[in-house]
Amino acid sequence: MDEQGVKVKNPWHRPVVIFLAAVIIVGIIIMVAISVVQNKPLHQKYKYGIVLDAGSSHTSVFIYEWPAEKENNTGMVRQKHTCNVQGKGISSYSANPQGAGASLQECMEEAKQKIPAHRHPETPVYLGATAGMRLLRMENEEASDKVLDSVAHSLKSYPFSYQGARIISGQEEGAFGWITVNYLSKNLRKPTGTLGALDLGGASTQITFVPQQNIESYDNSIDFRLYGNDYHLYTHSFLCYGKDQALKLSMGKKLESTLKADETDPIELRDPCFHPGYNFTRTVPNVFNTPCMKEMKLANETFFHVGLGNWSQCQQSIRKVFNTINCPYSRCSFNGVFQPSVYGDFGAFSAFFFVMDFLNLTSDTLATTKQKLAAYCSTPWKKIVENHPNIKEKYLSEYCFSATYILTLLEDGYKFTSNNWKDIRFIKKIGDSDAGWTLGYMLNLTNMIPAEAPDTPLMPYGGYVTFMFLFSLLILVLLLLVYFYFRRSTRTGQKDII
Ligand SMILES: Nc1ccn([C@@H]2O[C@H](COP(=O)(O)OP(=O)(O)O)[C@@H](O)[C@H]2O)c(=O)n1
Ligand SMILES: [Ca+2]
Repeated sequence: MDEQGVKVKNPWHRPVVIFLAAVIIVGIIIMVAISVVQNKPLHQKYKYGIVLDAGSSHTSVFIYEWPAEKENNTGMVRQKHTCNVQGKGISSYSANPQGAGASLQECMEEAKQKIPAHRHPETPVYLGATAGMRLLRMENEEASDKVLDSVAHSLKSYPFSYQGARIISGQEEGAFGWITVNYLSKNLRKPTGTLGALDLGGASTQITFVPQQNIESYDNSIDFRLYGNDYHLYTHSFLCYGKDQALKLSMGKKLESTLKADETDPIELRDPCFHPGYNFTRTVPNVFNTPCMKEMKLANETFFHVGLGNWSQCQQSIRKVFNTINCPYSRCSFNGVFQPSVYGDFGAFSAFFFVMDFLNLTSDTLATTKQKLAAYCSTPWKKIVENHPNIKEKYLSEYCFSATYILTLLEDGYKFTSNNWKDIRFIKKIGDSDAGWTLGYMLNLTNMIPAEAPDTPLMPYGGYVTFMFLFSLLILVLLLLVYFYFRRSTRTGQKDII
């Protein structure tokens, strides 16, 4: 047989290979394209929720938004808008309840503008009132009911889904503040490392954290199961220990001792918590018009409120509003309230932030904070006014007291020390959203934090697409390598034969 005549059949004949390669490439492109389109979130749809924070000093309206299909994922809800209601808090309308509802008008109209009209009917609106209304309820329950009826009536007149207007408890206020800061800092999907919450209002203050010790009092303990993790929280709300009520308590005590010691007329209240040169005439009932104190007999007396500007004396006077004598537990903060040792990092927000931020005291050691504050308090009132011409004198005059109160509350009350002072972060916002109880309240009422962890995709969407693309590329490269390998060996085979 003639060997020259043998025809070797080449399985990798060129047109066939080109055709196959083209089919594979087109196949891969189609696969990637389909996976991209299939998994791409459809046009993002947002849902909305409105919470009104009816605080003792003022009311704020918070609008939240979140992508509709991701509502059970942590960190998806963000604050879209806030509106500050003009005027004082709703509890100040006790003599004119209609005014409370009417005061919400402007901000609720703004909410109508901010939220797309087709979403209005499904947008829940909640109003939670805090310590100002708790105090009004103690003083005059009928008046507090009328104020709540008035705001409820007003909120029902908007096209949203009205879900209620109520006075929330101190425990709720503390616990929802804790949920907010931990939701926003995305701590809730991790088993450890939560952030404690410190909230200072005008009429109450809250402390909430995961303690290391046993919680000895039932009232201070709250359990949550969130995203598959169990949390055992310590929380306490001190009614009358917000900064505005604490100022009244402290001035009330000073007035009492002044009146006992000195019956002269007019009375002069020499106050170390106000700047030297500060001198205002006040009335006694204006200090005692709160259920936080027993009224004094000299109801119509006026007095001169005179500043001394002495920080350490101011701190001494503030210590008198904390009762540290009786503690029926193994340890207490004050007023016989159980408190385990503070543990972990804390977010301190609301007036904790406003006051410390105004005085530039958010990032110093405890010793430096005290030094700076002492210098600030002893600055003459005239100079303080000159330095801050645009701030209302009432607010400006109270920063020395407020900051001294904050230090005393944190150190003597809650037992923070110079060692763990750095663990307190004075914060206003986390990301776009304000720290406060409102977000946690809404997440809870809309069931947006599931007890068990929701199923999550193996990898995030971007990672998935990249993976599909790189994996397809790898297959392509391998196919090409195989092709070239076979082509070479076929050629070599042909040569050998030749
Ligand atoms: N920019 C601001 C806003 C509020 N604040 C104070 O922060 C406190 C807020 O308390 P709040 O109205 O929420 O009262 P609570 O009902 O929480 O006790 C008040 O004492 C306000 O005067 C401030 O110091 N600076
Ligand atoms: Ca508040």
